[in-house]
Parts: sequence; C-alpha cells; structure tokens
Amino acid sequence: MEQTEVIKPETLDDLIKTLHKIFESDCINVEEVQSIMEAYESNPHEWMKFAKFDPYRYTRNLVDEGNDKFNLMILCWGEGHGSSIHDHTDSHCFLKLLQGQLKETLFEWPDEKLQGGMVQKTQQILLENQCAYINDSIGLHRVENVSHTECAVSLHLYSPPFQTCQTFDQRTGHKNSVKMTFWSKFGERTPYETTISQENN
Ligand SMILES: N[C@@H](CS(=O)O)C(=O)O
Ligand SMILES: [Fe+2]
Repeated sequence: MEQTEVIKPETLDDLIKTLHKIFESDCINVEEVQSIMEAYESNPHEWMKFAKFDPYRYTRNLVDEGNDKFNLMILCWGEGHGSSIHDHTDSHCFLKLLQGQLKETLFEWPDEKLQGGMVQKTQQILLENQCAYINDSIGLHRVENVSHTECAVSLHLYSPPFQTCQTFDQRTGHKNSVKMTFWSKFGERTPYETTISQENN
C-alpha cells in the first residue's frame, strides 16, 4: 500500500482536516494514521474546551464526527480512573496521549474452558504524544490512569464509529453489551437523560 510522507499537523484542527482527507478512502493504512496522530504535538489550548472531567469515572467527549467515517473524541481520566476490559466492535481504535500517562493492558479473548481468569498478554505505559492502536483481532484491553496525583487526557479515533461494545469480567470472562455515551459533544455537556447508561468503567 502506498504510504505518503507524514506531514506534521501543526494544530488539532489541522490534524482533523488531515484525518478527514485520509478517511475519504475506504482502505485505511493503520501505520499512516498512527504516525499522523503521533506527529501532532499536544497543545492543551487547542483541546481544553473538550476536556471535561467527572470526579468518579472517565468521560467521553465528542470532538468530530469525521463525515460518518470515524468518531474523534477526547477522554478525560481522573486519578485512578480506568475502563473495564472491553472490545472495539470490529472497528479500528487509535489512542493518543494528550496529557499524563495511561496503562494499557491487553487480554486474549476468553474461551469456553477459561480457568484462573482472563489471560493477560502485554502491558504498556503510554506517554504523552504516543499513539497506540488496537482492534478485535489483536485482542481486548483495559486502560487505566494509575497515577494518584495526575489526571490524563487521551484522543481516540474509532472507525467506523460505534455506540455499543462488550465488557468482560476478568475472573469469569463473562461478557455484557454496553451502550457508550458522550459526556459532552463539541464542547457542550450532553443532556442528563442520554448519559445515564455510561457503564464502561
Ligand atoms: N474504548 C474505550 C476507551 S479505552 O479504554 O480505550 C472507550 O471508547 O470508552
Ligand atoms: Fe478501548
């Protein structure tokens, strides 16, 4: 596949414009998207208006609907906040650190004769500006801000967009389907009724 030279996006808007261009095509080069997201140097002034925290759980804040090809969102992780083990509904998932650090733990899909809990594959600490990638064929993951003193902010791109995922019990491997919601959209708090069922944490 043709890989064009990575031109560093100078701003978040610039990054979004480039992503729109890339996702016009139906054939996505994962490494290209990952490099471009990594090349953007996080500037809090540019994303502050989307970064809304909740004291109890991580929040999902919609930034751009990517012409229906992708969803771009900013997730805000308070101290000790983490997600449950989950899948990504057959989509591409790119995860770039804008601030702080996050721990990503990769798990294998549970099989029938699961004993001793779900199998952990790898663990990595993601640092500011790094961009990780996962999809269902790579496995499942849990993401955590393990810091007791620093919050974390991450930029996620999902393509195609999805509204539900499956979460897994680490001990039994039992799964649940969970509706995913937005704490805010385009910088505006989502009305209360539509945010009740956020349970992926
Ligand atoms: N995939 C999760 C965040 S993470 O733990 O990668 C979500 O969209 O809420
Ligand atoms: Fe995830």
